[in-house]
Amino acid sequence: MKVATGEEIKRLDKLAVSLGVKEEILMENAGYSVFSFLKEKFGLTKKFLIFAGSGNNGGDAFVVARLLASFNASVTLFTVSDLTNLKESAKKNFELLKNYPVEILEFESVNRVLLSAIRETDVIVDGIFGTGLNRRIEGKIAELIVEINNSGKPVVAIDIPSGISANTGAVLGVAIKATYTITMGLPKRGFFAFPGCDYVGKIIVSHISYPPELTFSKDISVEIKIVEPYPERPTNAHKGLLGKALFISGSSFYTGAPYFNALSFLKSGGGISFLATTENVSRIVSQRSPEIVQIPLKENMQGAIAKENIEKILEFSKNVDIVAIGSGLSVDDDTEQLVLDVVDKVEKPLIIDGDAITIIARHKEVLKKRKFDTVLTPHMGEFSRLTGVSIDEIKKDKFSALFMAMEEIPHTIVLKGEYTLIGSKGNIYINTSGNPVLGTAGSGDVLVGTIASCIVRKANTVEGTILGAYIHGLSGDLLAKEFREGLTAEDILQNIPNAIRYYWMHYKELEGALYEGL
Ligand SMILES: NC(=O)C1=CN([C@@H]2O[C@H](COP(=O)(O)OP(=O)(O)OC[C@H]3O[C@@H](n4cnc5c(N)ncnc54)[C@H](O)[C@@H]3O)[C@@H](O)[C@H]2O)[C@@H](O)CC1
Ligand SMILES: [K+]
Repeated sequence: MKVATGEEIKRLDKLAVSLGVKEEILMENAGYSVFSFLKEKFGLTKKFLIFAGSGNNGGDAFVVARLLASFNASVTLFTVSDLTNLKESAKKNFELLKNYPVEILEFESVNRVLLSAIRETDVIVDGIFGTGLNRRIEGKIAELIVEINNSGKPVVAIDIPSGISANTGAVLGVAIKATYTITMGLPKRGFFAFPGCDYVGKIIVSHISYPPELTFSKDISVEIKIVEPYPERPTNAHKGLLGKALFISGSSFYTGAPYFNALSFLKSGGGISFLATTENVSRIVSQRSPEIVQIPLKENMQGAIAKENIEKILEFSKNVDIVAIGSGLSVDDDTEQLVLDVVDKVEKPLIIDGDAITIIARHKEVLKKRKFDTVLTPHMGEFSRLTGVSIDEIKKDKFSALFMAMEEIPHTIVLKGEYTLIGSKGNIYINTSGNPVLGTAGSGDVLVGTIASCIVRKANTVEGTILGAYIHGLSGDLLAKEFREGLTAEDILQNIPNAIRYYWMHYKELEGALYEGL
């Protein structure tokens, strides 16, 4: 499903109108979708308290009020801010509403009338601001929002929780903490970025009868994409057929990363995992997992892979289907040489992670020159090094930061975090699996191996990356159903086969499932 900015959705609304789907129809559909949700979720015997602003978000709210009242439901509606400049459709709906049994009040301040209305209601509907929010919310409207948030009542937001930026997820002053958001046309980018993602609650999408060419608009370059699983194992499956990967990772301080890299490749469907690491690390990893084929290498004074191994590694890379470098590696001079040579000379799909990103960030010309499929998997800090943009700036609008990075770096970039973003060829794919369980040491190392196997088994770098990121997050989601704390990268790794089984059974429903949760 495509994910839009406020401007894109306004453009789609206009296009729909130009195709004859008048604004009034769109508004009726928007209101109707919220009404149907309220009816189904809460029933029409409940008390509804609706807040309507002076824009078209308020217009939607008038429709909701009318439809509820037409069933004799108990409805109180507060108009928020001055309605003298209502736009045409909103104005018509406001006038129409006056013929229905709805208590219409003006919001003046957080006074006794308001507090008692909030206390007595069962459900609150937020139609204060939508995509038209263009500045910080202050004064009495800010106070109103705080009061709604403190009420403990379920809040259904129309289109966007008021106060959340549709594009970035920023809170403009203060914002409604919604239990549900019924969003119009398409979901908005801000729902998938922090802190907006904590305000939307469950997302329900209404296409408000857009013609499909708008819903699936090619001009919108951000989307949630659930890809097909890789093909089943062939009957004559043997390890060579299922893909060979070479992991160049680990140093004396990081013995977990190479283990997680190499074993997660096997756990997620890869055939043979080769691990190029120092002799010491190799000994430790082989005791933990004899399934991994070791390529023990000479170690330098810093406990990293010594540079005299470079030729051997490059030579070995010719035998595999994919190479990954960087997890728990090091950033010393030998490692720098190793990373530069691998990025420059390995003619296979390459995943660049961890320290290798830190190194290559200082030598972007090598990265730009690279002609073979490449996936970088930075966390926020590494992404900041890679782009030269501060973490604070990236957090303000991670979508724009990733679009900018893609202009400079012509490869697939996986920006890890809550809702990992996968940028490739000017498009961004939002990964919707995952939860805070995944924020644990070694989790990123498991991601590298999982992406590697999915790339090889799907024979497609971008789709493999999308699939690998989803499976990794799903492993954490399935664990989070049973456990709240205490999960480690080992747990995520061991649960990957379960995540794969789940994905294979349910992937067709997953895009829709996002909107009701797993
Ligand atoms: N345009 C269309 O065709 C459709 C729009 N729809 C609804 O319309 C919404 C967008 O409507 P609008 O563009 O009218 O915008 P909004 O309804 O979001 O509100 C804009 C109004 O709020 C004021 N405002 C903005 N920020 C403020 C702040 N911080 N403090 C106080 N006042 C502030 C603006 O001056 C303007 O009067 C969507 O979110 C959606 O709910 C739907 O009805 C579907 C069709
Ligand atoms: K709203």
